[in-house]
Amino acid sequence: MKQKKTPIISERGQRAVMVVAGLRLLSAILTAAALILLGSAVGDALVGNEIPSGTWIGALVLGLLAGVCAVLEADCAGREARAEERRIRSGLLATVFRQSELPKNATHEFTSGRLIGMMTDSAERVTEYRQVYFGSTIAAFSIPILTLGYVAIAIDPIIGLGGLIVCPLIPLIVMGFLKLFRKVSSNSRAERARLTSNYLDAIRNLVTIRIFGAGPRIEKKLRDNGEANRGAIMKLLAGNQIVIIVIDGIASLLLICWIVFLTATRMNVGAIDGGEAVTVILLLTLLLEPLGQVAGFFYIGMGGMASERAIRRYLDSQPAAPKRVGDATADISESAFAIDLSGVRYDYGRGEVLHGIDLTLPRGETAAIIGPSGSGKSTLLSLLKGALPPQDGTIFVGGRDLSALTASETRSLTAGVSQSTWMFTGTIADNLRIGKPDASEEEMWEALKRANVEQDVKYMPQGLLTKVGERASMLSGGQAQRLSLARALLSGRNILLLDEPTSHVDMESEAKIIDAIDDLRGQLSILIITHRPSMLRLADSVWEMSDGTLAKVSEVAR
Ligand SMILES: Nc1ncnc2c1ncn2[C@@H]1O[C@H](COP(=O)(O)OP(=O)(O)OP(=O)(O)O)[C@@H](O)[C@H]1O
Repeated sequence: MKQKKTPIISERGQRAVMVVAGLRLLSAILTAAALILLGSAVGDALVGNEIPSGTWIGALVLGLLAGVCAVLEADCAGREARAEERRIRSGLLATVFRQSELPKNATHEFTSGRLIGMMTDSAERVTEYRQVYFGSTIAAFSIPILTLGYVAIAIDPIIGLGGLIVCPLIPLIVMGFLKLFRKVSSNSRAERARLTSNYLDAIRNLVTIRIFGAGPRIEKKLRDNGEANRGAIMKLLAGNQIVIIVIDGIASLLLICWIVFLTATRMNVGAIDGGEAVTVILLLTLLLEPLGQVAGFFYIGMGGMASERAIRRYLDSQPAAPKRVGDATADISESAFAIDLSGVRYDYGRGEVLHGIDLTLPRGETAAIIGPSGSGKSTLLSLLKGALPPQDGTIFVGGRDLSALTASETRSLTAGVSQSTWMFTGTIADNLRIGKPDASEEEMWEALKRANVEQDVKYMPQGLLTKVGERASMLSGGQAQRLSLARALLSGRNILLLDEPTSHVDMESEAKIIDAIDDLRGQLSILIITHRPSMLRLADSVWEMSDGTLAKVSEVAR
C-alpha cells in the first residue's frame, strides 16, 4: 500500500491555494470580458457602426474589477504564506524538541546546521512556492485553454483548436528544462546547506579554533565553501536566464506568430470579421499568462519542491507526536523509591553498553555513582532524563514507568545540572525563568539562596537583571553551575540528576556547590555522577559503574 505523505501545508493553507487560483482565474475572466468588449468596439468602428455608449464604461469597470482581484490574490497569497511559514517552523521546532537527542553524527542527514536551514530558508521557500506560486500557476496554465476554448466556440473553431494544439508545447519545454536543470538546482541547495552547517560548526567551536590557531584554515575552508555556493547560485541563475530567454523570446514569439497567422488566414477567407480578428489579437495577452510563471519555475518552483521533499523526509524520519502530553511533574505516587531500575540494558547499536543495571534511590536520599570514563554512567543518566528511550528492563522514576511515558513526560520528572551549563544570552532572570516561566522575584531569590549563589547575584550591578553574555561569558564557571542548580530547584521537581557538576570549577566554587547540595539533602532525591571524592561524603549510598555493570559499594546508615 502506498504510504500517505506527511502534509506540509495545513488544510487552511491548501484552501488558500485554491482561493489564490480562483482569484487569478477571476481576474483573467474579467480581463477577457473587457478585451472582448474592446474588440467588439473596434469591430463596430471598422464597419462604421456607432459604438454602444456603455462599452467604454463596461471595459473600465471590468478592468478595475480585474485589478481588485489581482490585489486580493497578492494579499491572500502573501498573508497565508507568512502564516504557513510560522506554522511549518513551529511544527519543525516541536519535532526537534520531541527528539530524544540531537543528531551527533556528522554523516547524519539532518545535522543541526541542516535543521536551521530547514526552519529558516526551506520553510520560506516552501510557502513562497505553495501559497504564492502554485495557485497562480494552476490558474495561469488553465487560462489559455479557457481562452482558446472561448475563441473556438464564440469566434472561430479553427483558430481556437489550432491554438489549443500548440498549448501543450509550453509545459513540454518546461519539463525538458526541468530535467536539464535539476542537477544544477540540487547542487545549489547542497552547497547552501554545506555552508550553513560549516558556519554553525565554526561558531560553536570558536574557542577550540582559537586555542589551536586553526583560524586561517577554517577561514579558508569557509571561503572555499562560500565560493562554491556562489558558483552554484550563479549557475542556477544562468540557467534561469536561459529559460527566460528561450521561453519568452522563442516560445512566446512562435505562439503569437501562429495565432496571428491563423487569424489573418481566417479573416482572408471571410470566416471572421475585423472586430473578431482584433478580439483574438487582444486575447493573445491572456495566452501568454503561463510564460510569466515559467521564469519563476526554476527558482521558486524547483527550490520549493525540493525544500518540501526535504522537510517531509525529516518529518517522516521522526516519531509522530504523542497522543497525550501530560505534565508528569506531579511526582511521586506512593512509591518508596525516587528511582528504581531493574535489569536495565542499553545498546547504541554497536554492542551492549549497560548489562542489566539494578539501582534503587529511596525518596529523599542522595546516591552517588562513580566509575571510570566510558563505563556507562552518562548513558544511564540519559535514560533517566529521557534523552535516550528505554530499551530493556524496567525504569521507574518518581513512581512512573518510563516505558509508558513520552520523552517529554520523562524529561518533566527530573531536573538536573550537567558538566557544562548552557545559558541563554539574556539576564539572570531570563535564565532562571527557563525553569519556571512565571517565577516571581521572591521565588528566584529563594532558589538562588538554596543554590548558594544569592550573594554573587546581589553584588552584580543589576541583580536579577544582570546580563550573563553570550554562553554565560560574564559569569565564572562556578557561578554558572550554581545558577543552573538554582534553575533546577526553581522548576519544583523533586528528583535532581547531577552529572559531575563540579568537574569544571575551582575548589572554592566546588565547596559552594557541595554546601548547596548538602543543604538540599533530605528535601530532594538526588543522584550524582562524580569523580570527586569530596562529593562522596554527601551520598547516602555510593555505587560503582564498571564496564556497564553497577554495584553498590557503600551505604551510610543515617
Ligand atoms: N551516542 C553514542 N553512540 C554510540 N556509543 C556511545 C554513545 N554514547 C556513548 N557511547 C558508548 O557507550 C559507552 C558508555 O559511554 P558513557 O558516555 O555512558 O560512559 P561514561 O561512564 O559516562 O563516560 P565519561 O565519564 O567519560 O562521561 C562507551 O563505550 C561509549 O563509547
